Amino acid sequence: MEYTNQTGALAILNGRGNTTSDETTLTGAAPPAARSVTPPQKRLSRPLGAIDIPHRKVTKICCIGAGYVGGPTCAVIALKNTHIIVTIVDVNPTRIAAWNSDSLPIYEPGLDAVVKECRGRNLFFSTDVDKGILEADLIFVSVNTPTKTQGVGAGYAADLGYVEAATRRVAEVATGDKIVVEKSTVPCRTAQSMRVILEANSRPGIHFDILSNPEFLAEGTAISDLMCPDRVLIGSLDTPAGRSAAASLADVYAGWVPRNQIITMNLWSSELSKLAANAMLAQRISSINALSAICEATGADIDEVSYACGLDSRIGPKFLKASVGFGGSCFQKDILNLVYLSESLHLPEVAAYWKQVVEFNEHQKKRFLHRIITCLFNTLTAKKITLLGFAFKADTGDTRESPAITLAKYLRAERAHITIYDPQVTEDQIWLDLSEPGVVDDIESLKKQVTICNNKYEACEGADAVVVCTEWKEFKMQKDPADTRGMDWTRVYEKMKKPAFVFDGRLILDVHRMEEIGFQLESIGRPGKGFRRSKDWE
Ligand SMILES: NC(=O)c1ccc[n+]([C@@H]2O[C@H](COP(=O)([O-])OP(=O)(O)OC[C@H]3O[C@@H](n4cnc5c(N)ncnc54)[C@H](O)[C@@H]3O)[C@@H](O)[C@H]2O)c1
Ligand SMILES: O=c1ccn([C@@H]2O[C@H](COP(=O)(O)OP(=O)(O)O[C@H]3O[C@H](CO)[C@@H](O)[C@H](O)[C@H]3O)[C@@H](O)[C@H]2O)c(=O)[nH]1
Repeated sequence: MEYTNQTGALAILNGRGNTTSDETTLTGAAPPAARSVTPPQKRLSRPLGAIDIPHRKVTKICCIGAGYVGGPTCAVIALKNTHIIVTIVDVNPTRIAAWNSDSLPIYEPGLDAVVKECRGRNLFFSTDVDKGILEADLIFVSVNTPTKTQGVGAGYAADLGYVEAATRRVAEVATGDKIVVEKSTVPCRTAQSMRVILEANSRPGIHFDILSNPEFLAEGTAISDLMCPDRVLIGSLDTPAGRSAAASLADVYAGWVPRNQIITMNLWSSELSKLAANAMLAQRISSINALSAICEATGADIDEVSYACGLDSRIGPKFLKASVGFGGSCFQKDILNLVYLSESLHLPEVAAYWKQVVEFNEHQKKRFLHRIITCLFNTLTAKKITLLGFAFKADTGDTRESPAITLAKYLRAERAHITIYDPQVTEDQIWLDLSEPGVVDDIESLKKQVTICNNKYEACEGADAVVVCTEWKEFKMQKDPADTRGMDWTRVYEKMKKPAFVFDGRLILDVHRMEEIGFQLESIGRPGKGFRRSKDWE
């Protein structure tokens, strides 16, 4: 069969999605990664972080795409490889201007220091995409791969238009051999499409090696994730040229990553591993969130259940924090991508399995809204509801797929007055997120219902309810009156309408301390006050 992506490029799969002759099977398993608990079953037959294969030394890198991945990743590469010139290029001049200024386009702890140290030394940001391509030995393609919004596969398939445009540019501009690295998260077998495009459009005699090198950094911890990755994954063809290109890239990472954490495998395994890792992480969150519903109905406490389960070394403690739902630009997009891939491969049961992870996430947000409505006497009309936090997680200004956006939209439909405070998200971004072309065009009517505040205490004044949407440290209860980083919830209580409701979508507030102040605290995964009274809880 042919699996058509929306750019028209074809990733050709045989009948059951098996590989064809030039693709080898996985030749082994990874060495123990930093977080792994189960030893690998097999060893890789390919050398790890290969150094014993003849290969070129990379001296100039170009990264196409100066976003959340391209920027931090290549800044760290420059920091750790002072002998390599790294140029990050982008078609967006505003973004490049910001990278070249004192106010970087993304908020990421530790990023400023890295950029300051390398910028102008061996790290450069430019809109001159062609020059970057022309001069580089190795090119990262780190452009966006959003979910398609129309046409075949709309709502599921990845829009590979940006990857294709960048690949075509490389083909047209390159005058010498290049290693082209897929850094973007892409459907399995995209490297094949890239190869066809490169070979069909390049000058005669030029050779391209294509590698898959998915990125696993999480926003908010990008710099520490890059500095100490669990693993660096490099996928290549199992040919002398492919292995040699992989060795060249491995050398770059070996500038700071131990060789035994740089793992190599076949291209398609590498591409799929990225989607698989995100799907499995998101699945854990949906699983714990599904259990949170049972907790709320039975009197169990989801944090205690997570703790008990996480102590089992086969399960582990990470990614078991119940919440109002996962957000971010990756989880939903990548799972839907996997769903589309499964359907394209005629695997409907597999598609349905993964789709449920996303569907439950939507349900979790609705459940939270229903709890707010029920507690607030079944009507939100004209009530002031304050959202604390708008970013999809703490320590980032990114709002992509933030649960706060969905909640704000639901609250608007209930005709509530919404006040929003977030320490990092800009006002413009919030208006952009809340206005939907074709649905909410009238920004003036939106502004009658929504207020954006730049002070967290003012945001809560006169509120009927405060909803914690993002787990920023500054929303946690202050340790003592001198603690200016936490929140003085007594001060908040005094200025709120009574009964004063707080809905904790991130499990950052202690029920006993909040009740001592006088709040009615309703947390995800914990029974509410109503339940506790009716079941003789205390
Ligand atoms: N954000 C994350 O935390 C994260 C982590 C791992 C992987 N990823 C994946 O990495 C990829 C990039 O994600 P991101 O969050 O950095 O996206 P982003 O939207 O922040 O950045 C992408 C950049 O690419 C630029 N671009 C697009 N087409 C271009 C072209 N033809 N030439 C030059 N520049 C071009 C855009 O202008 C944009 O600035 C995606 O596939 C994503 O799934 C993201
Ligand atoms: O126990 C948890 C952990 C996370 N979340 C939420 O899940 C979302 C995603 O969080 P996180 O995974 O930490 O951030 P991302 O930046 O989206 O990173 C994910 O997506 C990236 C893009 O593909 C990958 O590179 C990372 O490995 C993967 O963690 C956020 O809304 C979190 O609040 C929870 O609700 N509970």
